[in-house]
Amino acid sequence: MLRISDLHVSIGDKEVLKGINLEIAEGETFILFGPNGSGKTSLLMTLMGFDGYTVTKGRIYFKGQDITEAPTYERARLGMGMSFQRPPTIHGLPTRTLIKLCARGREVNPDSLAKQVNAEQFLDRDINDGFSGGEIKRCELLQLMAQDPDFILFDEPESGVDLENMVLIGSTAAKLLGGGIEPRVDMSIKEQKRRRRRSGLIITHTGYILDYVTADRAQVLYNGNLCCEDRPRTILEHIRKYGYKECVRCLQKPETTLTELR
Ligand SMILES: Nc1ncnc2c1ncn2[C@@H]1O[C@H](COP(=O)(O)OP(=O)(O)OP(=O)(O)O)[C@@H](O)[C@H]1O
Repeated sequence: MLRISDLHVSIGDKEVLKGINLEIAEGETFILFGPNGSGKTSLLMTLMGFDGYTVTKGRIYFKGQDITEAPTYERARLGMGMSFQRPPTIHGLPTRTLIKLCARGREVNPDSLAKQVNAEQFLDRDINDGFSGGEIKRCELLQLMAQDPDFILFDEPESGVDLENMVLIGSTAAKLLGGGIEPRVDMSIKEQKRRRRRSGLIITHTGYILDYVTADRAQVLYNGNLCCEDRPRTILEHIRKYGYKECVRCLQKPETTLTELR
């Protein structure tokens, strides 16, 4: 679904991504960990084609198509969608209008979609205007539900969210990634993966989202480089125990998993 080859990205004079190689297959959910300022958000913003993120080398392919130079609306049209860490407030744009725009001509019922994420009260307010942290995240999910993308980028879906809202946000994210099918506990991981038709890339610091989505693989982004590939929970436990300092060792042996390093 997504293939990134030797991607180098700069913001102004600063190189923030230094040769990223990554493939995410159809139906696969990939988790991205990394310390503050390591380039995680920059990677997602570059994948969506936002201004200010200059690709100086490398290519991005989506569904087999080279999208490195494609504008953001073209990437969205091809099926990419993103939930932002800190989405902007847009005065004069009611949420209901944006939901219809996200649907790109498909018939959607904003009221019934909003009901699913307990966001009916925001439909007639300007987008994110005075919304709390949890309300912003619910509104982001609402836009994704209307857009119905094949590949979803989540930038810290749990940031600013209380535990009660986390259940709603986590299960909605899982449902979105599952193409509308909520994963059941009695389903094997293999069966859940087979049923999923959408792919995802999720940035998380806390790992709370792993209680809800079935994630397949994870890596750490450290100082603009990807390293430490392993199972998401293995990496999370390792970070909790040792912090990110051992990522430097992984970077020196990029093909090695954390399990093998220990
Ligand atoms: N507009 C900008 N101008 C200058 N530097 C920037 C800009 N945006 C990001 N950076 C820098 O790029 C680096 C990577 O930032 P990025 O937001 O991608 O990190 P991150 O891994 O997502 O961090 P966090 O976990 O704190 O969200 C940081 O050093 C940041 O200060």
